[in-house]
Amino acid sequence: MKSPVRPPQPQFFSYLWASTGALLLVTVAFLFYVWTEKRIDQANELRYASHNLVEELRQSSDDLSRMARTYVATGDIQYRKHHQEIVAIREGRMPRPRNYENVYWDLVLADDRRPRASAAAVPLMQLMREAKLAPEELALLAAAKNESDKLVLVDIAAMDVRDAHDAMRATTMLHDAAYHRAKAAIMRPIGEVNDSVERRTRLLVEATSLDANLARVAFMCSALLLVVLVWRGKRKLDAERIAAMNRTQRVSRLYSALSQCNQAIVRSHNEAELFERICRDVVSYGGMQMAWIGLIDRELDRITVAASYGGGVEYLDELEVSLDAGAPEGRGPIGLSYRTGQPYWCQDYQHAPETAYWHARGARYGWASSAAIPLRRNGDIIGFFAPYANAVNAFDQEVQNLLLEMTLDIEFALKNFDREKVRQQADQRVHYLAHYDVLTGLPNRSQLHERARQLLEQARVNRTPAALLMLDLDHFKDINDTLGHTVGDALLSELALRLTSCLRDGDMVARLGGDEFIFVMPNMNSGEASDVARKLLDLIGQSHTVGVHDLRVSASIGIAMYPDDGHDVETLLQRADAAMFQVKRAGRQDFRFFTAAMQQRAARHLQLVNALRYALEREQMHVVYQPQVSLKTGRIIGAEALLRWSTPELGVVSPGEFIPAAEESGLIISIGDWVLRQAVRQARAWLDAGLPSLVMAVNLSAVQFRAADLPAHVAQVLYEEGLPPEYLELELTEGVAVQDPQGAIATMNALHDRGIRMSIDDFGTGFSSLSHLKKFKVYKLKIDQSFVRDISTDAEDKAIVAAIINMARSLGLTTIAEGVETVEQLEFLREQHCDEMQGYHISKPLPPQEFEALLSKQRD
Ligand SMILES: Nc1nc2c(ncn2[C@@H]2O[C@@H]3COP(=O)(O)O[C@H]4[C@@H](O)[C@H](n5cnc6c(=O)[nH]c(N)nc65)O[C@@H]4COP(=O)(O)O[C@H]3[C@H]2O)c(=O)[nH]1
Repeated sequence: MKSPVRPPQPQFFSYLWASTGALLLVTVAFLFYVWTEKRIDQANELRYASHNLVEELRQSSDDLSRMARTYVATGDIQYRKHHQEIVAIREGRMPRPRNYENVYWDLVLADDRRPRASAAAVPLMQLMREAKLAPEELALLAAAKNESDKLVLVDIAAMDVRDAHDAMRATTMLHDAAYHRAKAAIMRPIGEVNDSVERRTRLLVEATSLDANLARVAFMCSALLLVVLVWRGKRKLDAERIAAMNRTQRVSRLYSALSQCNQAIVRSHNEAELFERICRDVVSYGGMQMAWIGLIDRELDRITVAASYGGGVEYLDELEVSLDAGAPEGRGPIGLSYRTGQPYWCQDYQHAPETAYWHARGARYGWASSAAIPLRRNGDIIGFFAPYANAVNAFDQEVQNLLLEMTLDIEFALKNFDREKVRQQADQRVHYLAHYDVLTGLPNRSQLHERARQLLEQARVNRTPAALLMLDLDHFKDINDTLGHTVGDALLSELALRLTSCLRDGDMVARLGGDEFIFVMPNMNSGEASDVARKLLDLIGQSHTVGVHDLRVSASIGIAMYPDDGHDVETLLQRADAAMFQVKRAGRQDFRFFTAAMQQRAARHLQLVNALRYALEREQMHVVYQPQVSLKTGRIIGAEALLRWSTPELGVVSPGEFIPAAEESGLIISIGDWVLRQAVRQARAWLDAGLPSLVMAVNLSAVQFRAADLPAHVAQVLYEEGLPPEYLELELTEGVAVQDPQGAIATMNALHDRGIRMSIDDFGTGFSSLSHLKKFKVYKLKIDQSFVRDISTDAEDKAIVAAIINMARSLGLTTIAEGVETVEQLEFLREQHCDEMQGYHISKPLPPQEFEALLSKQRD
């Protein structure tokens, strides 16, 4: 969009064409003048030639008379010859001497030679006809010639008379009145012709002189015009050259502004910096008086100044510019540009109606032109670039092009900033993800190492102790498995908040993934570390409301001290881990400091786990079977499958040692599965062998029990091995129900529905509540051997065992006592009406063949 611009001045080329035209005129006038002059010359020449010819007629006539008279007077023959020659020449019978008009017939040389060279022989009358004489003149001359010819005859007659010696008569003939009349008759037409030629020549010369004067005037005028045009053309050329020079300078200035703009883009780190630079460059290099960049405030529908530069920036103080077409401040160049989406060039700021609202204000700063160029981001107008100049029509095509190009560059830069911003955000995100745990916002493992290293370095320099606590939630996996990961994650976030509240300035807590948190506490001794651990356990032990769930969790904490337990993060972590492992082992929900013994245990644990990974594939495991006997009948009614493991390196490892390692490492899933299949297969084999039927009891760890597909899997194994479910009993520990009683009940129901029996192993050592026990679909309680061991001596154990048997009976459950080694124990159990027993008193766990032999005996 544009406001009007003044029309352009005539160009140098117009003058060049006009000058060429004038030169043409000068040439034509000059040629015309030359032509007129030539015509005058020709007329004069014609008059001269006519005069000569007429004169020749007169002269020859005179000469003939003179020759005839001289001959008559002297009798000299020479004159008669001259007379003949004159006639011969005039009639074209003899060559005409050159310059015949000047010939005097008396200048004949003594030797009778002619003094002049002769030319062609042409009759005088022919010459006269060729001399372009007028017809009436020719007629007069012909008449004169005729008269002269008649007189020639008289001359000849007189000369003949003289030859007849009558000189007197001859003289009279040449001098009488008739002769004179004849002479006069010749001269009259000649005179008339002369007059006619004179008159005609004069008239022609006069007419041509007029033309010549006209030509002269035309020549002078056109020459003057040419001079004027050349002068003005030269002035224009100079002006244009200066203008071109100025333009070149201006354009190069503008381009240097553009180049500055590009440099600004390269150098600027953000929008604000770029806008400032652009405004400064367009003023410093682009010939503008002032420039500003305004951004659209969408909420207020107004333009706010983002950057400005130049003389008169005070103009912008409290400047009102809006985009509202209904308000006067919204109908200015910016408003117009916004609505059309086009740049608006206001070439006469002080008189343009669209700037009326700001005229008074702008006049104070001398604005004569202004522009509003939209700035776009992703195609949307986000603001305006507004340069001001103190000359009208400041925005010619070149300036417009430049400003538009600058604007495009700014938009390009904005796009780059956006890209850079996205990249930086991505970098920050990557950095964040690399150093922080997304779920809790706590530092992650890598950040922990970095920060912990710094804290330990501080401790080293300050010679102060520091504590590293490793906290692991107990049975957190159960929450994930039963309530889902969303609840688990929410609980972790909540816990992270609570844990952070325990920290002093300078302490740090990190999440290592899963449910493990690490605390690094500089300047802390072991006493303070115990306090912190207690506090943490308290905090965690409080109930946590997550959605509809009211959750209670506990944690195990291992503590390693700097510098006593280690000097570097890795060592301290390892040792805190070992301490925590011991807490887990000892029943969880507690804290412990690292000790050297723990380290050994931890190392042993690691060794076991590593070896366990290859135990099955290296066929290092086998299953033994311990008989279970009915106290009533004394017959073997069942067998407990017990796993055995030995390796060349470790020798025989007790299940009490490797089973917990397998559970903690998750290897129990595959190992337990293998045991189940072995036991089921063995039971089927014994059935097939026709041995007395028995129930095969298989230990199932809590980890196995929590597997979602357990019931289906067990049923599948039974089906594949062909053993009816009533021949299998799964020994569950009380622990299976601690975390999620409802889930445990559901699993037990599913197993029960498939006809699979369940017993509770080690009853009395765990935390099963009787209310739960009622709901469990178990049919047997196994009294833990720790109670059985001392029943013959320890009254308390006796009471406990009796109570368990009674309680089981009241619940309709069968009881079995394990670890029965002596007759006394057996007797006491029988007294208490315990149903079954298992122990060394009957048999140690036996390999299949030996068990088979024992069973065979029973058959006998
Ligand atoms: N002192 C003494 N001990 C007796 C007597 N009678 C039996 N025992 C031992 O008592 C343990 C009974 O198994 P448990 O309570 O289920 O306790 C088992 C069981 O919890 C676990 N275990 C063994 N095999 C497996 C298995 O295949 N899967 C799972 N999950 N756990 C198993 O390891 C524990 C230890 O197993 P074992 O060392 O085989 O130890 C067995 C057995 O050898 C006795 O009269 N005196």
